[in-house]
Amino acid sequence: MKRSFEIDRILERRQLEALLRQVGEERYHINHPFHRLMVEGKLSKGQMQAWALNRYCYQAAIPRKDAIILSRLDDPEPRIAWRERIIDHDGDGTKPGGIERWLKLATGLGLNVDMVKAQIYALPATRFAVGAYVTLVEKRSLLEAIASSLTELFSPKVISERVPAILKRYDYITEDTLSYFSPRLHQAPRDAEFALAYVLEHAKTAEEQQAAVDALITKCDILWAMLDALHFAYVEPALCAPGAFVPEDHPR
Ligand SMILES: O=C(O)c1cc(C(=O)O)c2c(n1)C(=O)C(=O)c1cc(C(=O)O)[nH]c1-2
Repeated sequence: MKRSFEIDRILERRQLEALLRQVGEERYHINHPFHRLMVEGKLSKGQMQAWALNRYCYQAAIPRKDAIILSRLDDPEPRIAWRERIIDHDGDGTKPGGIERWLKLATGLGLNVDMVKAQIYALPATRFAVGAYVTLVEKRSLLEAIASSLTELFSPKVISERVPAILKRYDYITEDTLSYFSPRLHQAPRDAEFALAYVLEHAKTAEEQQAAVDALITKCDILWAMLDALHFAYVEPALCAPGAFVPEDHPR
């Protein structure tokens, strides 16, 4: 059986870019049933809390994985570009960064900040998925590490769908609570453009191109697995792992 996204000859840059974008079309978490329920206004407050609490683990890992990439870049020029990502998430000591804004989202949904930060109330599968992302960036080639960030090519679309839908359909959530997302709409395209140019420049052989595409597929799988875990624990069959966060409105 021919696998999907198989590369059997060297692709031109525009063909490789088209293939990477096709991975997103087919595999990005915008297509996940949990995201669909969210934008249709069908999640309960407890399910929204579970999403924010679990996704905090991802947010908290992003600057750590970017620090790994930074440590693997030989030249100052890409390091200067890449370090912006860490500042975006950690802040610079004077302005809040993305992690703090995510905590504002979580507390705006009624969660206790220490409970969110502890990460121990996240689902095991969430923690394993996030760990897999950090491990990928650490252990695979630099090209694969950078290619795995290319889901950011697609995040403006999911954010642009999510934010207005939440504001319209969940009356207890305010624009201020969702302020995490506004800067992402310009940060993500800037970051994705840099990463895409890097991948198109450095993936020269068919093997390297395949490795880059596969890294993006793996990253889509990681994001997908995180929503699968939420769906299983909080939507259907609503089976929470022992020790995980149980919202007040959980059916069991
Ligand atoms: O809201 C989203 O659905 C979404 C998705 C992604 C992504 O596609 O990985 C990121 C983000 N948000 C995000 O806020 C973020 O900072 C981010 C960093 C990265 C990355 O892989 O380096 N992805 C994402």
